[in-house]
Amino acid sequence: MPIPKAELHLHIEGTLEPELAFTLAHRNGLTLPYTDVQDLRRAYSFTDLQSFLDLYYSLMDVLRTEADFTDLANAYLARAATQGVRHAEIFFDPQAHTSRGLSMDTVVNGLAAALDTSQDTHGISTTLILCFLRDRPAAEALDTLHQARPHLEHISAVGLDSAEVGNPPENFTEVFTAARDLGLHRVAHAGEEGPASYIWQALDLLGAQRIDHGIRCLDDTDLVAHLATTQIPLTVCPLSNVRLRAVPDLAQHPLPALMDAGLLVTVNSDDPSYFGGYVHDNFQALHTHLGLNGDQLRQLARNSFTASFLPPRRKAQLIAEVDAHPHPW
Ligand code: HPA
Ligand SMILES: [Zn+2]
Repeated sequence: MPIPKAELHLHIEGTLEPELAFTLAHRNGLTLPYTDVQDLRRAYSFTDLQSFLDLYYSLMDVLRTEADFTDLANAYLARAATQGVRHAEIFFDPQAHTSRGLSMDTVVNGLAAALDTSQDTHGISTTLILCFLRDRPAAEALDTLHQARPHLEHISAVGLDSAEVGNPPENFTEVFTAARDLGLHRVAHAGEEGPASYIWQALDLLGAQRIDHGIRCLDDTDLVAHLATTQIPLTVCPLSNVRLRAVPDLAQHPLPALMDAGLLVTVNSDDPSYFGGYVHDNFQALHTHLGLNGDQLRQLARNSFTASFLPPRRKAQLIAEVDAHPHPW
């Protein structure tokens, strides 16, 4: 079994495998514009974040009912268990569904049905992170937070995702303040394609407690020093960065530089169905292509629990399980 780990950067809609997309399309009486699974997989070739988002948003149209969201989450959790995942803080994009006429209840109740049984069925504790789409208006984000209020027992944090460049964190200051006032944690995608200044904004204006991606911090030495001092975690997604061409190839990925700078780095899968691997596949790729050794991979596994929103005692238990793991990773 792979080393125990937490997954902190995972979009549940990005776990929609082609096979399940066809199953759900059939169940809902829809016809996909692809002849079969292989034909759909051939479309998984991206030039940047937007080229991925176009397919990501269009394919999620097969998600129509509570049962569809339950099946999606159950499929992810079953797969994550085989990758050593013991705790998952799972992003979802409600506006991508409410804008198609689905209700917040359909989305959250469907996901929650799978999450509620996950500890017993898969040995994975779970929580949801509600992401606001940064390429839609801030007022819509506020309305989305309002719609989510009856569901806060399943939601521990808010996040910010979708097309980054031109949609800076500062636009979402009000909704992040409102989320903090509701007792929610805050995270934000920043510095994936966007500049280091967006990371500063996420920290200073949104009160982000983790930065999702964050690889562009290396353009700003003051920011690197700040992240090292504060130990604000980065949820880095190596296979995603290569597929979306944020970095040219794995061998040139900045993850070792981020670790060497003393940052609290974690490894995550982002949208594993689209990017060619689940979280342990990312660990394995770091060994194969960047030469990370067992000590480094074990540190990344420990970091994943340290960076989570779990209570301190649970973090300590899971870190002890990492240390007791009989294999290097
Ligand atoms: O990698 C991503 N970046 C931004 N938004 C996203 N939404 C799903 N995946 C991503
Ligand atoms: Zn992401």
